Amino acid sequence: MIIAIDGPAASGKGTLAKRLAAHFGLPHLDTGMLYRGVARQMLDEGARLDDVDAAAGFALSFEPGLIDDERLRGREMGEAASVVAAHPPVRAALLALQRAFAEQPGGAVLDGRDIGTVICPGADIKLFVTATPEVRARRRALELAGRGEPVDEAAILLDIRQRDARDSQRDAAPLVKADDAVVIDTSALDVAGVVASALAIIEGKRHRIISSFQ
Ligand SMILES: Nc1ncnc2c1ncn2[C@@H]1O[C@H](COP(=O)(O)OP(=O)(O)O)[C@@H](O)[C@H]1O
Ligand SMILES: Nc1ccn([C@@H]2O[C@H](COP(=O)(O)OP(=O)(O)O)[C@@H](O)[C@H]2O)c(=O)n1
Repeated sequence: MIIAIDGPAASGKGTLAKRLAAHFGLPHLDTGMLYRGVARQMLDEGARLDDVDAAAGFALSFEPGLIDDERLRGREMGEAASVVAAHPPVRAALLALQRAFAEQPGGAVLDGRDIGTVICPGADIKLFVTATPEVRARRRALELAGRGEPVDEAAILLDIRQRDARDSQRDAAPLVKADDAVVIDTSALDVAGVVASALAIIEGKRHRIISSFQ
């Protein structure tokens, strides 16, 4: 079973993806870490984030082991990732790796922005996880504070709004709900509530598939 989870920054898609992966015993890929990893290499090498050729070069030689780096989760890297992710050659270079992960025997859970639309258009389950910008900014502020990063919630809200706009308005694989994705608005749900909603959606879909064969 392939589960595709998309949504805007700090909506809770990664948390849900991890829980569903544990529940179903599936491997999980947080695809945002790929773009964060490319952005980090660019910054480390002193490359400009708008240098498309340099970004494509780093994406083409991307080592999956690079994503196991806690420093990628910082606020600055999320912003930088959103800039490099808008370059079509970067997305093209990272496509095969993501598809191969999704298509391993037994399936996988992937979360990002374009999983249901571009990476796994045939996914068995597609969820679009969202929440209001204010709720997302609060959650990200708590997360960053927990990691010891300085927190300015108003600045985080501004980042989130700018990143929503950049990710939704770009030409290459914009953040958009797939036609056949089910929306989960997590604004008023705790993590357990989000997981329960997702499991109900998945069971409902499986039930419909089984019924259609009877
Ligand atoms: N339903 C929820 N209620 C409260 N906090 C949540 C919820 N879902 C996720 N979080 C917290 O919000 C932050 C962002 O969640 P995360 O799953 O990393 O979002 P995303 O992957 O969409 O960026 C994390 O600190 C996470 O623990
Ligand atoms: N499948 C994906 C995943 C992330 N991204 C980009 O990478 C950035 C960082 O993604 P992320 O998922 O790590 O960010 P958060 O939602 O965790 O804040 C996003 O703002 C997108 O621009 C993407 O374009 N496509």
